Amino acid sequence: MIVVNNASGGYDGTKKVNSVSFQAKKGKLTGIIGPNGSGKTTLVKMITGQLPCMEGSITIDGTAISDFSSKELAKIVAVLPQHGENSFDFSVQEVVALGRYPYYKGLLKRATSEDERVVRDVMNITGVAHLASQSIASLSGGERQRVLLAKALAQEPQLLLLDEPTNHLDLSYQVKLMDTLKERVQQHELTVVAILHDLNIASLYCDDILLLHEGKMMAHGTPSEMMQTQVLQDVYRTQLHVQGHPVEAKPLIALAPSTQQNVPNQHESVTMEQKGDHLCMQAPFLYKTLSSALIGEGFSWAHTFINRHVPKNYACSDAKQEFQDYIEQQRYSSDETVGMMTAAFIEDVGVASVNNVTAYVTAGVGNACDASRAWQQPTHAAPGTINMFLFIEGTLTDAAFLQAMMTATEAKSAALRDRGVRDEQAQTLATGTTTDCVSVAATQQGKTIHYAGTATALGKAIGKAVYEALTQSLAHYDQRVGTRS
Ligand SMILES: Nc1ncnc2c1ncn2[C@@H]1O[C@H](COP(=O)(O)OP(=O)(O)OP(=O)(O)O)[C@@H](O)[C@H]1O
Repeated sequence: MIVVNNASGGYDGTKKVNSVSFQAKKGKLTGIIGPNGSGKTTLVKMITGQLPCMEGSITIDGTAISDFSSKELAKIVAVLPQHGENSFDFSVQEVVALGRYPYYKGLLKRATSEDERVVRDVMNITGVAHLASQSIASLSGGERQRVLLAKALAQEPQLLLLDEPTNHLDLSYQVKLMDTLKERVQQHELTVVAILHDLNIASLYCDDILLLHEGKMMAHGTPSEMMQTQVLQDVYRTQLHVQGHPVEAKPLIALAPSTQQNVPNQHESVTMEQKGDHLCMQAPFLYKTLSSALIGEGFSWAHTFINRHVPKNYACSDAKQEFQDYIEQQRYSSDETVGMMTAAFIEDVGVASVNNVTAYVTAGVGNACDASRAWQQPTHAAPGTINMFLFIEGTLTDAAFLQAMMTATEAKSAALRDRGVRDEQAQTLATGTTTDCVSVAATQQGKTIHYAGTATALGKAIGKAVYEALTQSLAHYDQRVGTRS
């Protein structure tokens, strides 16, 4: 374990790192982040003993750095510097083998079979084995970085210090290198301290993160603690948008340009047109959208919203792919489209606008269902669908998006109740149908709206717009069924 205790250091008597204290533990990856010139490299140089501490102390397993001989230090500490060292015209294998030098014994200082095994292993895990006989001078920046990491690992150090290890690496090698490191850290009880500029890499791989600013330690904590903190935004003087990572329980950090480019024209509004078997609602620019739709599920940015009529007996082993193909055939871009299907007649669409909300709703209630009794019904005869598209002017928070969905759902249930739509199997009033779908799209321009519950202006508008649009659509449906029977 490294203990940095009130350590200060710098150059020519000027402190560039001021009273920094932290511990880097065995089996943990500690990240150092901070803006350019904040003292990260200086701190790492102090830990390797390249720069003395002007004040305070740095110890490795209880022994001060200054008390180690250079040979002892070379065995236990390995460094991957920011700017790859000049290795003349050695082959890759020779460079990696240099990492074993502190272990060579005897007057002739020859490599043993154990040294050769370690060199082979680390070349394999860093993916440079195939370059073994190539000259290091002929490698790309990324390949060279991996060779130098192999050399550092060949040293089998207790402490590995890395200065921007993912510099020069393409995405796949960034992940491979960090995965390799993480595995080594856990399996070999290695202590790793890495300077990282990429906050997402730091968030994904570090156990602890240290934030430096103008030589001082501003904060120290786990990725979740660090990425939520205002101090991070203040230090980088940049607005950060932090979300949950889609597949890892880690924060994901998104940057946004500080100057708005191509400010959309808010005066244009959403248009709706029937195009053959689908309704196309076209927004004038990309709207942030939360939806349960087959295409564009979850949060996405979309300007095209498709409500496609399909026959009642529509069946497809991969409906998503089939729908995506359909969207492409219609010459829409599937990654900016929200797409829902319905067996209901799209001509029966109900449309209602209330203040900053417009709702487009189609409804088929042939399979209306009481959600509280659905568990009693093992199967449902056929899908019946209420598709709701909501368009909102305003900047919605994620909570407001979710509340908008709740409010829309409650208004839908009320509209069904008031028209006496029943769950034929349960013999109770229906709350929806079995395959309903909803999308909430917002301009994300103008005032931030934090809530969309029924106590708020937005919630009230959503409730009324959905109720009216659905009631209209049900009336059209009743007329049509009445006309037909
Ligand atoms: N050899 C040196 N002599 C004098 N000053 C130096 C020396 N090396 C760095 N500095 C200064 O020390 C301060 C901290 O530099 P350092 O390299 O530690 O920052 P850093 O956080 O690693 O920056 P970056 O993210 O740009 O790599 C800077 O003001 C820098 O100009």
